[in-house]
Amino acid sequence: MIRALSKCKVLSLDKFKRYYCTDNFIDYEWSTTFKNKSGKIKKSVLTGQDRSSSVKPSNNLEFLNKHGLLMKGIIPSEQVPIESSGIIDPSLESTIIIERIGDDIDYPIKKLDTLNNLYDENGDNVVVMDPSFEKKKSTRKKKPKEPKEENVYSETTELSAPGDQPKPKRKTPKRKDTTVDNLQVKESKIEEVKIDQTPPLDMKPLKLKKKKTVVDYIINSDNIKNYSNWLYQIKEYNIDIGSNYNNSNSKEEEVSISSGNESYSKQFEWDRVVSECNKMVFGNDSFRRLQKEAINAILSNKDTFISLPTGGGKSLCFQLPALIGKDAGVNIVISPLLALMQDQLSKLKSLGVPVETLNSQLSISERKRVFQELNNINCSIKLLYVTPERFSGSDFQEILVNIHDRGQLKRLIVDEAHSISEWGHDFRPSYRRLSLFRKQFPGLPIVALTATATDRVEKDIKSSLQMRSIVNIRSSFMRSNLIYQVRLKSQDSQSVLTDIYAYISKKYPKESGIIYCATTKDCEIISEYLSSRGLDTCFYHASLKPSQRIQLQNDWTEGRFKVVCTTIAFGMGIDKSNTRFVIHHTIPQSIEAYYQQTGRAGRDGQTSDCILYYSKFDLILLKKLMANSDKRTKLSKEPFQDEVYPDETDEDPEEILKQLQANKNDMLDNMVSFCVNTKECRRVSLLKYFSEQSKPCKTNCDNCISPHLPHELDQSNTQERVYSRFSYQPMKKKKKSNKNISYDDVDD
Ligand SMILES: Nc1ncnc2c1ncn2[C@@H]1O[C@H](COP(=O)(O)OP(=O)(O)OP(=O)(O)O)[C@@H](O)[C@H]1O
Repeated sequence: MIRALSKCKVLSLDKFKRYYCTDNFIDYEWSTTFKNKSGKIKKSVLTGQDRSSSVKPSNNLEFLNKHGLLMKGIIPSEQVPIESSGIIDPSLESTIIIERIGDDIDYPIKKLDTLNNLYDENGDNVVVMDPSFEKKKSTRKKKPKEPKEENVYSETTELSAPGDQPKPKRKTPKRKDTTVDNLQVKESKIEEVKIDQTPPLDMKPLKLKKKKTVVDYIINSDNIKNYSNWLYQIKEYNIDIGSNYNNSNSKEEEVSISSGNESYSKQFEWDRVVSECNKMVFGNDSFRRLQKEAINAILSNKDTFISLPTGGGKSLCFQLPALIGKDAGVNIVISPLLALMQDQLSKLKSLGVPVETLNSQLSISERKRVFQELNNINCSIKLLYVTPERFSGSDFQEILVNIHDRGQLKRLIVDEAHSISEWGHDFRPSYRRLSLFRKQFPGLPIVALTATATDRVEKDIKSSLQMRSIVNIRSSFMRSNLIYQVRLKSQDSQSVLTDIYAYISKKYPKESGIIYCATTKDCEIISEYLSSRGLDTCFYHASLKPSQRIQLQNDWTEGRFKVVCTTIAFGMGIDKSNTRFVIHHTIPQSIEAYYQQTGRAGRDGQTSDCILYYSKFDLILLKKLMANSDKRTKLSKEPFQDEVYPDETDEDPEEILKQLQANKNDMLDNMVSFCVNTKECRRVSLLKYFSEQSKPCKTNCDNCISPHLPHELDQSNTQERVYSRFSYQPMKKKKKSNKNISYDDVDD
C-alpha cells in the first residue's frame, strides 16, 4: 500500500540525493517522485534496511523529521543515485513528492532531539507541504468532545497551518487515534506542487498545479514558531505550576530584584518549557534583562510589580506566563487604550495565541462569541484584554465570578499601571476600581507593570491594588542610546518648522520619526509643511476616525510614511524598533510623558535623537489643555477609551479634581525645570526624577556636549518667570501662540 505522507521540496535536487535520516530501527521505505519542468515524472524507491545512526543529523529531511512531518528511514547507503532518479536537474523548476511505502508506521515515530537547526547544511531553508491538512481540519470539526483542541485549532487554522500539525502520542508504537488515521487515509493521493528555486518564506496558500482538492500551506521556520506547535511539544512536560496565590511564606516584606538577587533567577521546574515557549511562540532567542525573573515571579503566583524601561519588554513578562501550565486559565489584562490593546491582540493572534478582548470596537456577533467562549467550561482564552471601564462594569464582574467558580481565573495584569495613581501622568479614575479584583478574588495574584513610576506612584499603585508580599522587578530606566536635547523655541513658528525640516532632511531623510504636537491643528500644519518640502509625512490625532488611525499607524509602522506628526494620542505601546527621532514641538505635560514619548525612539538599541523645543509661551497653551482634560475628568467621561463608565467613586469629585490639578501643576513644574536646567546632564536629571542615580552621559545630551548659556533656556531676564515652581498664575496673553486654539482643537 502506498500512502502519501508528506511532500517536500528542497532547494536543489542534487542536494536531495545526499539527504539521509538517522534512525536505526525504523523499517520502511521511501519513494521519491521527481518531476521536472517539462512534466516528466521519474520515480525512485528508497529501501530502508541496514539503518545506521552514525550519521550527523543536519539536513532538510531531518528538519522535517524533527517537526514530526516526515518519517525517517533514509541513510546514506540509500541515497538516490543520480542515475536512478534520471533527469534530475537542480536548476530546473521541479517537484519532489515523498511517499511512505509500507504499513505499521506510527506517526511521527520519534523526534530527533539532537537536531536543532532549521536549515540544511548549506544554510538553505526547506519548505514542507502537508497534504493531510485539509483532511485533519474537517475531521476535527466533528470532534465535539475535544473542544479545547478545537479552539486552539480554529484560532490558528487560517493564520498558520503549522499549528495544525498532528498531535500524536510519541511513545506508543501503534496508536489508532484519529490523527494517525487521517494521515493513513491519504492513500495515493499525491498533490503536485509547483516549486520555485527560491523558497518562499511567507506563509501563504500555494497554488496547486493540477488538483485543487487540498489547501496547502507552506510551513517554514518562521511560522513553525507558534503557539499550537509549541503546545504540541510541551504535552510531555505537563507542568503543574499550581493555581494558588502564593503569599503564604513571605511575611509582609517585599522581595526586590534589580541585580544580584537570586530568588527568582535560580532554576525553576518550568525553565525549559519557558525557554521553549519564548523561542517557539514569541520567536526570541533569549530573555532581556529581568524578564526571566519577572516570569518566574509570576509563575510562582506572587503579586509582582514590574518596572522596566520603555522598550524593556514588559509585555512578554506577562504574556508568556499566561501560556504556561497545564491548567493555565484566563489572565485578565487591563490596558488603557483601545489602540494599544488592538496592537497587542493582533501580534498575539498572529502567533496563534488564544487571546481576546471585550471592547466597544467589537461587533455584536464578535462580542457574543467572546462571551460564549468565556462561559465555556473548556474556555481556551489565555489572555483577555479589557479597559478599566469595562472591568468595573457589572456584566463583566459577573463573567469573572463565573470563570473563577470554574477554577479558570488565573490573575489580574495591570498594564501601564501608573494610570492608577493620581500622581501618575495618565491618571484614570476607573483604574481605581481595579481594587475590586482583590476584594472579589483574594486568592488570585496581581501583576502591575509600568515604565514611568516615581516612588510615590509605585506606592500608590501597590496600595490601590492592595498588593501583598510583592516581588518587585525593577531595572534602571536609563535609555543609553537616546541623545537628549532641548532647543529654545523661537516665537516665530515658521522658523521652528524650518529648523525641524533642516534637521530631518539633513540627518534622517529616509528614517522614521515622530513629532509630538500640542494640538490637532499643529499636527496638520507641521505635517503639511514637511510634506510640501518632500518628506513622507502624515498627521495623526484623536479626531480622526478609528479606522483612519489604524491605517495611519500601519502605514507608519510599515514605512509608507516616515514622519508622523501627532498628539499624545500616539504614544503608549507604539513599538516601531527603528524610530530614529522623537521631536517635541511643544513641551510635554510631565517628565513621565516625556520619558514615555521619547521612549518610542531607538527601541532597536541604535542611537536615536530626542529633541524638545521649549518656549515658556507654550505653557499658556498647556494650561488650557490641562484645564480641558480636567473638565473631561470631572465629567467622568474618558472619550478616548471604552464606552462603559464606572460608577461614581466614593471620593468627593471636587476634591479629586483639586488634587489632580495640583498634581498636574507639580508635574509641569518639574518638566519646565528639566528644560531650563542648562547645567545638569539630561540623563542624570531624568533618572533623578525616578529616584535613580547615574553618571553624566558626557556625550549624549546638549548639556554635556555644549552647555547652553544660562539665559538661553531660562529666559530669566523676562518679567514672566514661569518656571521654577511654576504654578498656574495668570500669564500675559501672547495671542500669536494661541489664537487658533479652541478646546475642540485639542487632543488628550
Ligand atoms: N526577549 C526578547 N528578545 C527579543 N525581543 C524582545 C524580547 N522581549 C521583548 N522584545 C521585543 O521588544 C519590543 C518592546 O517590547 P514591549 O513592547 O513589551 O516593551 P515595553 O516594555 O512594553 O515598552 P513600552 O513601555 O515602551 O511600551 C517588542 O518589539 C518585543 O517584541
